[in-house]
Amino acid sequence: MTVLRASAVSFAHNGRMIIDGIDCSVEAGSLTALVGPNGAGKSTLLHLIAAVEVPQSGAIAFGGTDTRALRRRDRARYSALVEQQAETDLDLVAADVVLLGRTPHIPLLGSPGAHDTEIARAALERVDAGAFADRRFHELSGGERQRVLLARALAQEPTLLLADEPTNHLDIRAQLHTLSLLRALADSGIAVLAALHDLTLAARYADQVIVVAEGRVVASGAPSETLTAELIELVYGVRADVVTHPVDGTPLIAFSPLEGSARADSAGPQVVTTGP
Ligand SMILES: Nc1ncnc2c1ncn2[C@@H]1O[C@H](COP(=O)(O)OP(=O)(O)OP(=O)(O)O)[C@@H](O)[C@H]1O
Repeated sequence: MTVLRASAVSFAHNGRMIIDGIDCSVEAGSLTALVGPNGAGKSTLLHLIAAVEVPQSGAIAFGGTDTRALRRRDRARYSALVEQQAETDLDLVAADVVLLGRTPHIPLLGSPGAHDTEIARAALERVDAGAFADRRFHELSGGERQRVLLARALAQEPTLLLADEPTNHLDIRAQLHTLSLLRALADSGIAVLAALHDLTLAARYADQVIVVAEGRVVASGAPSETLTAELIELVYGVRADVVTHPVDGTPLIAFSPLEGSARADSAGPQVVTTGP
């Protein structure tokens, strides 16, 4: 089932085209990686889908219904966005930040019940952040806040989860944990669209990759079809060797140093000596 369909979506800011006629779709039960260089338009596309920004033309549909026909509350029940920049002005403990994710499910003027508290607690556990439940959100590290915000999105129980660089700030173990979690959410039926910079991790975890450059989709499809050396050079201006992962067959990408960089010019690895 198609959970999200964007058709000919365009968005300009101060007369400059940022999203230029994008068509894309995301299926239930799949993890889609949105990749592309800095400034390509990934965050803006996620903002348009989440209705943080409004496209000047084109249409965005959730489950076949144009989002303009949905009430704000219904949109919030359907999709959740985990932003790239973690807000720091929330003067709440982590557990209460996660509970905010229940807002679209609580009747207007109502307050969260035991069921909501239990969902929020389970969401914190799911991102491996149960230990921070009682800590003030603004006192957490960037990576800890990132996980709490993912838990808030999970507490929303969305059909479509949008995540803008969800592995930003995370150490490698936490990155793998987050991507495994996104994979598990997709396997449980949720449609996940995540902007990611690490192409090898995108290839390893995603079913589909959408490559964006200068506000347009330049390729989309399975990782092995999209993340080719030719496309990486075209889009990023970087040479890469793409080999097949020996275990799961996904593309494994080794980048060549940029020409003219100290590393590219050197005859081999530099020897670093420490101590006496
Ligand atoms: N509020 C804004 N005002 C002006 N320009 C903006 C605004 N938001 C985004 N842009 C511009 O739109 C373009 C796309 O930005 P966007 O943040 O969507 O890219 P991105 O692919 O997410 O980049 P990154 O990988 O660096 O996060 C950039 O050139 C950016 O400067």
